[in-house]
Amino acid sequence: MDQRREAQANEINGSRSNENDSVSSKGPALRLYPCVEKKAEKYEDLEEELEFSPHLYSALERHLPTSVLSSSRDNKVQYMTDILLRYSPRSDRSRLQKHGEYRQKIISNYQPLHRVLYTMHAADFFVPSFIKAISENTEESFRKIMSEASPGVFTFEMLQPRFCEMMLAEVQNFEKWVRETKFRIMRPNTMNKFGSVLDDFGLQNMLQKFMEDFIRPISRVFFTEVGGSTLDGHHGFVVEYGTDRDIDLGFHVDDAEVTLNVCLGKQFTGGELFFRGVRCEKHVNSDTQPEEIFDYAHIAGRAILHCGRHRHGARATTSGQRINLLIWCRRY
Ligand SMILES: O=C(O)CCC(=O)C(=O)O
Ligand SMILES: [Fe+2]
Repeated sequence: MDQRREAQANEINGSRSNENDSVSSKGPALRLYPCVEKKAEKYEDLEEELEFSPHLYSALERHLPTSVLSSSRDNKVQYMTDILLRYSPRSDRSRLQKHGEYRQKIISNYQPLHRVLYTMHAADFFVPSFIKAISENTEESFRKIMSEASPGVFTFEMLQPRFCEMMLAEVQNFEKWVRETKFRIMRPNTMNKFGSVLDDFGLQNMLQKFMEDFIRPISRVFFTEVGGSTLDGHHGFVVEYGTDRDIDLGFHVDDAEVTLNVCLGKQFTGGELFFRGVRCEKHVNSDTQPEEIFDYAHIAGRAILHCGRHRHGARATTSGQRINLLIWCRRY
């Protein structure tokens, strides 16, 4: 279900680092540059993991900007996949089939650490105040536990500390398996080099229920303009920041109607989110008004919920390690 849309975070101004970069200072992210003659790299050995034919990568390579062309093969793959995904039709069947096979390969080999995470146990996952609000299911009950810190950005206590601990351990266990088996995994989206897609190692059904029963009811009330009541798919992943991981996240919009972001821990400094208002696709680069500026410091267990088109990014995590659970909620 969630694979009909690609995992793309759309960078604004082609910038990864600064919300203040002006449009004129950067070229569009997808611009292709003709390049100096260089023997094309081979990609056949990666066929199993590539989203598209290895020949397509070899053929496209000579159009890469020089800076990308001289970078690692992994980096070139990531860059070209990003471009190809943007131009390929959403219903690209072979890609879907390949992704299904990729997922199946992981699921049939990876041994989960905490099986309890793989089915929804609301009372163990969520704090009581959140469960109460969801069961009452009214705007009033939601407003009681949620703070609308800036228009369209809601924060609230959501996850039990024990759930956060178990999810962190599960992710760590999965990553250990990836290292030991040298399995090449796909990262959560085009802007992250670290992090894992939870749906890819068995958490898809639990997270779909999470979305349907615990995010959609809130979205029905607060995100009507993006079809909050009819959300029907998701992309669930964790992002990982620290000095030896991704450091920050550039200014972007999510490929989602509604985004849930919950910090799982651990100890860290920095990593604040910055929000800069909602824009339609055409005006995504337009200036920010002072009242649209909102910064948010993550707290473990606390959720932040916003429209996917709400422009945002994350500042550098300056020490420690920050791991966040993201559920990009979608309407197909
Ligand atoms: O690092 C964060 O908390 C933000 C992550 C984010 O915006 C995303 O993955 O889309
Ligand atoms: Fe985002």
